[in-house]
Order: sequence, then C-alpha cells, then structure tokens
Amino acid sequence: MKPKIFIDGEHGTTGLQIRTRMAGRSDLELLSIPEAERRNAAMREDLLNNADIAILCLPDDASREAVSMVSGNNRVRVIDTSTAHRIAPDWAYGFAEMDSAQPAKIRDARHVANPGCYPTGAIGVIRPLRQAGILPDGYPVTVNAVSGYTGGGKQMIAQMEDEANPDHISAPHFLYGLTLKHKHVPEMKMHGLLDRAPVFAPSVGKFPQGMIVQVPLYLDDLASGATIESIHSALVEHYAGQSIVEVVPLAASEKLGRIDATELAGADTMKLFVFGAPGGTHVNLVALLDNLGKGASGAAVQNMDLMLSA
Ligand SMILES: NC(=O)C1=CN([C@@H]2O[C@H](COP(=O)(O)OP(=O)(O)OC[C@H]3O[C@@H](n4cnc5c(N)ncnc54)[C@H](OP(=O)(O)O)[C@@H]3O)[C@@H](O)[C@H]2O)C=CC1
Ligand SMILES: CC(=O)N[C@@H](CCC(=O)OP(=O)(O)O)C(=O)O
Repeated sequence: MKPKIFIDGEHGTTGLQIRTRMAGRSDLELLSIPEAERRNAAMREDLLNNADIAILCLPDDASREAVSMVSGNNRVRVIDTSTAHRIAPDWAYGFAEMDSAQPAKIRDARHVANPGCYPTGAIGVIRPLRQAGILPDGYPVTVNAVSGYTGGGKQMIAQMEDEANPDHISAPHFLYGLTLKHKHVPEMKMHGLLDRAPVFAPSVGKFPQGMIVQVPLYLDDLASGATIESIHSALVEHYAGQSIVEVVPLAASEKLGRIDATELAGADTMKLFVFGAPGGTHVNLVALLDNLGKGASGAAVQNMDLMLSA
C-alpha cells in the first residue's frame, strides 16, 4: 500500500509548493481537501486521521489544533512547518544536515518540526563552529538577513504584488522585526547551540523567492588561532558526505563580487560561503537558500522521504 500523505494548508504558499514537489510521485497517495473546505475542521480531522504522514502548512495555532486532532491516533506521523514545535523536546528538528545523528532521529520520529527559513541558514553556519569549539561561549552573535516576500505567506504576497491592496507595500526592500523579538530567535539559539540569544535583523526584498543570511564574526574573539581557513575547513568537514548543503570553496568565494539573493530560487539546496581576506581580522559567514526550498517545502519533502525510509 502506498503511504497516504495529507497536507493541511495545501492551498497556502508552503503547502502548494510541497504539492508541486510531489506531483508525479507514483509512490505516494496524496489525500486532498477542496480549497473551499480548507478551514472545515471536521473534514480536516478526518483527512488528518487517515494519513500516514500529515504535513502541516498552517499558522502556529492551527498547527497546534491539527496536532491535537491526531493526538489519540498513534499511526499518524506529523511534519509541522510552523514555528509551534521547533523547540519542543519531544519533536525531532527536521534539519538533517545539522548533526550526524539527525537523519536517524528524523527517520524514526513520530513528530518532526520543519525548521524556519532564516534559522536554516543561521544554524547552518553557526552550529558547526560551536561543535568544533571555534565559536566560544558568550560570543555576541548577530544574524542579518533578507528574504523573498513569499516568506510572509499569502498575505504578504498580496501586499507586495497587488497595488490595489489597502496595505500595499511599495518599498523595494524593508526591515521588520524591529523589536528584536522575532519568533525565530529561540530556535536559532537552541539548535545553534548558543548560550546567548542572537541579535536577529530580518528584512524583505521585492523578489518572490530567495534568501541571504549573514553571520559576521570577529576572528580575535573566536577560539585562539581561528582563521578564515580553519573556519572554512570546519564547515567542509561538517557537511562532508551529503549533497544538500554545499560549502563553496574559498578560492571560488574570493572571486565573487556580489551574491544574488535569488540565485537558488526554486532549488532545495543551500550554499554556505566564508568571506574575508586571508590574514584579515573579520569573516562573514553567508548562507544562500530559497525560503520555500531548503527553507520550507523542499525540507518538508526531504523529511517526509527520510520518515518513509524507516
Ligand atoms: N512562506 C515561507 O517561506 C515559509 C513558511 N513557513 C511556515 O509555513 C506555515 C504556512 O505558511 P505559508 O504557507 O507561508 O502561509 P499562507 O498564509 O500562504 O498559507 C496558510 C494556509 O493555511 C490556511 N489556514 C489558516 N488558518 C487555518 C485554519 N485554522 N484551519 C485550516 N487552514 C488554515 C490558510 O487559509 P486561508 O487562505 O483561509 O487563510 C492558507 O491556505 C507557517 O507556519 C509558516 O511559518 C515556514 C518556512 C517558510
Ligand atoms: C518574510 C517573512 O515575513 N518571513 C517570515 C518568516 C517565514 C515564516 O513563515 O516563518 P518560518 O520560516 O519560521 O516558518 C517572518 O519573518 O515571520
């Protein structure tokens, strides 16, 4: 029997992209809810309980409600793309490349929390340096980022694309999260293995998909002897043996004059760069991804496939 997959929120931004990625997969049976019934709780509960894997592409509160709808059904496994369960101890964090033990944890989990888009980039560069002892306790980490506007879901897409929208945004680039209390900070701290919450400065650009996450560091405040080369080597070692996260060679990074936030739009991979001059005093760690690729829908499909491999 084919595994049954139900995407709760399949008509939203993340859900639609997961559906697109599953189109043509003859190894899966996709359960579906008509768009007009997307908020019909009884229908959703029925479909959720008939699924082998339910992928939640909903706001946080609706995700919590969906989880409660299947709480008495041990057969249903859940992937939640919202922020609701990303630091919950009994959920596996769905970033397979962050640790060598993570793929098996995801494969065997009943509940998988899909990472946030910005945290995927931030944790992707920070965690290997914490594990290698390069980034010391107490370091004041900052995370500066720009996302494509699909990161804000249907509402922001309408604000950016529809000039008649009463809340139309005409800015080509804007900062937000100005109170520095963004929902992604606890997740970055926990899975980045940080002892201090990072300062997180997000922004949105007038392009639909793509993301740059930057973590600049002072070399002389890192572990003694840290260099651009040793940081790069730690990332290369961490990501050896997998094909989703690419650590760009230093020689290639040195030749780049600019980074295009949309370069990986439509891809489910992530590129990591270490920028800085040889013998210099600072480095800038940069993650490039698609907020809807490795940042959401691509990662959800990757996690589903890992869970189905159990
Ligand atoms: N967009 C992105 O780049 C990323 C998004 N995510 C996460 O994915 C989740 C979904 O976000 P996104 O796809 O962008 O959002 P959208 O607003 O585009 O889609 C959400 C969907 O959920 C539906 N929905 C809302 N409330 C309920 C409810 N109570 N019951 C049933 N359906 C409901 C919406 O229906 P309606 O049209 O009626 O509102 C809509 O179809 C969020 O938790 C977000 O944090 C994660 C990483 C990146
Ligand atoms: C541009 C924009 O608004 N981005 C969203 C993040 C994307 C998202 O929905 O959050 P997750 O990645 O955690 O699921 C935000 O900052 O709230």
